[in-house]
Amino acid sequence: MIEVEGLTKRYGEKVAVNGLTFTVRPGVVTGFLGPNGSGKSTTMRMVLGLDRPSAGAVRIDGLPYGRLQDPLRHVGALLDAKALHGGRSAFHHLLALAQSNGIPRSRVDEVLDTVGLTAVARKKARGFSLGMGQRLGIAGALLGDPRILMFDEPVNGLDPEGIHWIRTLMKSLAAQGRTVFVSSHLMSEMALTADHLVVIGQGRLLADTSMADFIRHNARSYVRVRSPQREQLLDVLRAAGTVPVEAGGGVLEVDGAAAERIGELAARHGIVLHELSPRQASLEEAFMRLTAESVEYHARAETSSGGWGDAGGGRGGGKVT
Ligand SMILES: Nc1ncnc2c1ncn2[C@@H]1O[C@H](COP(=O)(O)OP(=O)(O)OP(=O)(O)O)[C@@H](O)[C@H]1O
Repeated sequence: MIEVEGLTKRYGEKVAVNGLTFTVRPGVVTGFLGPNGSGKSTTMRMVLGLDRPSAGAVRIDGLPYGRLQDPLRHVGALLDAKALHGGRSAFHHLLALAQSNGIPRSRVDEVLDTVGLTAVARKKARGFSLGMGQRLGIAGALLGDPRILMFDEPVNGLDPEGIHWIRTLMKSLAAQGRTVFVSSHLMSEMALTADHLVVIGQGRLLADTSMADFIRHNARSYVRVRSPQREQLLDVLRAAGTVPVEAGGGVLEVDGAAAERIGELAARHGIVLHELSPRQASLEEAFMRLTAESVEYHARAETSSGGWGDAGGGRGGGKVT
């Protein structure tokens, strides 16, 4: 479990992380989302003790990172796949990590096998493709067989096969009861991988909720309907208490009723339908809506009060959680 409490990081005037409090629990994949520059990497660096918080604290299984014995056995992380010694082979890179953390040499071969790099284990890392570098970074994270794993943008630049592999790996690590915390810009990918979401904007918590609740609260689901008897259909839908919206091209978008009910209403009134299709809200829409709202709100707050104020994060958090 990762517990983040009142975490704040200032770089001079810039507040990169602003009073974040959340818990990342074991057994599920938790996605960490936020627009560019919202403080995700800074937060992850503080979890790993690479940056010192200006205020607040992080505990990993109850302890600050600095008090963990053999930290790689507790938490493994991929923060920057390029952060390795290019002149070393994959094997020697991992061996050096293992030796400095009291991890047996046999584990190096195991993780190389897990990430599919056995055949190139003796090749120098500087010749690796982006995907091979990501796999090597993940091998390093898995080396100590830790209960907690953190990945910052693990699928960046990967091909579809690599993306699929990482998705499956994360799900299986969570299914083994581990804590998996992963940031990504790829919403469609996150929608397939994460069960829970922590969303931040401008360093503040905007949402800490299940994937399903996040989408339900922040995006619109509706039914697309087309009919040659449009006016008649509009009357029937309005009389039934639904809210049809004209979307152009003869299409109505109907909130407040399932496709089945709309179809039954149309049949009862002898109305012909040419289209009846439910549209599910996507994570991307929900994310854009939540983060756009927070930016808009912050812009207004700044104009009126000259500062960000406390209400920005609270408003977003209250909407969702
Ligand atoms: N060492 C630093 N010195 C000054 N400012 C910094 C430093 N590190 C980060 N920042 C600033 O803090 C903010 C948060 O950056 P961070 O990299 O954590 O965001 P992020 O959410 O990971 O962004 P991205 O999605 O683009 O990677 C940004 O405005 C960034 O410019």
